[in-house]
Amino acid sequence: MKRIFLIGYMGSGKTTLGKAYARENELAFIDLDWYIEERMHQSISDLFAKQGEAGFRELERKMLHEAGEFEDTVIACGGGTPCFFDNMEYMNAAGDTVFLDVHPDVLFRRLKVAKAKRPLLANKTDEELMDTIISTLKRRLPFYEQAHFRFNGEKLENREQISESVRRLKELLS
Ligand SMILES: Nc1ncnc2c1ncn2[C@@H]1O[C@H](COP(=O)(O)OP(=O)(O)O)[C@@H](O)[C@H]1O
Ligand SMILES: O=C(O)C1=C[C@@H](OP(=O)(O)O)[C@@H](O)[C@H](O)C1
Ligand SMILES: [Mg+2]
Repeated sequence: MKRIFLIGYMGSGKTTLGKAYARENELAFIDLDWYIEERMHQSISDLFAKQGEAGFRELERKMLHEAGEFEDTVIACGGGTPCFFDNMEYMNAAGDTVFLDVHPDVLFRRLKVAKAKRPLLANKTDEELMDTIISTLKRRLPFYEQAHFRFNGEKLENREQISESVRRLKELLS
């Protein structure tokens, strides 16, 4: 039985790598944000707007426990998932955990064009975005660093890089 949890900051590549890794290795794939959106029939942005971050985190915890029941599955978490409640301990006990480590400059470049659907970043100027990345990453690192494995997620910009990252991740987990 295999269960792999991918964690890391927004834009670190959890969704991209998780989906590609699962496909290559004949595992099921669950993106926790997508799972929540389907279960609740609402977007992550709407859930944040209606329930506030605290409400979202409660829901996210519940959905993590649902998704964590599946076997032979890759689960791409949200960036905040490991940083609330005992979620990190839960994941470490339920499967392999991998921290996708990406430099803030790379996160900035990726998130600058992909911030709209992320309620914690959506309305920020470039300067605010960079400040947010640096300050929240610092707060979150102690959680991310509890993962069993650390993986450099900087090379995910095209199909070749994604395949190469899938291969490297397989090697790391074997
Ligand atoms: N098909 C793709 N082609 C090129 N770059 C991509 C592609 N998919 C994702 N990326 C890059 O990887 C980044 C990580 O995105 P994502 O997987 O959504 O991260 P996370 O789920 O950790 O927030 C994207 O912002 C983008 O820069
Ligand atoms: O870092 C965070 O707190 C969040 C990350 C998002 O997921 P991604 O990391 O896949 O963007 C999503 O769960 C929500 O917008 C909150
Ligand atoms: Mg994602």
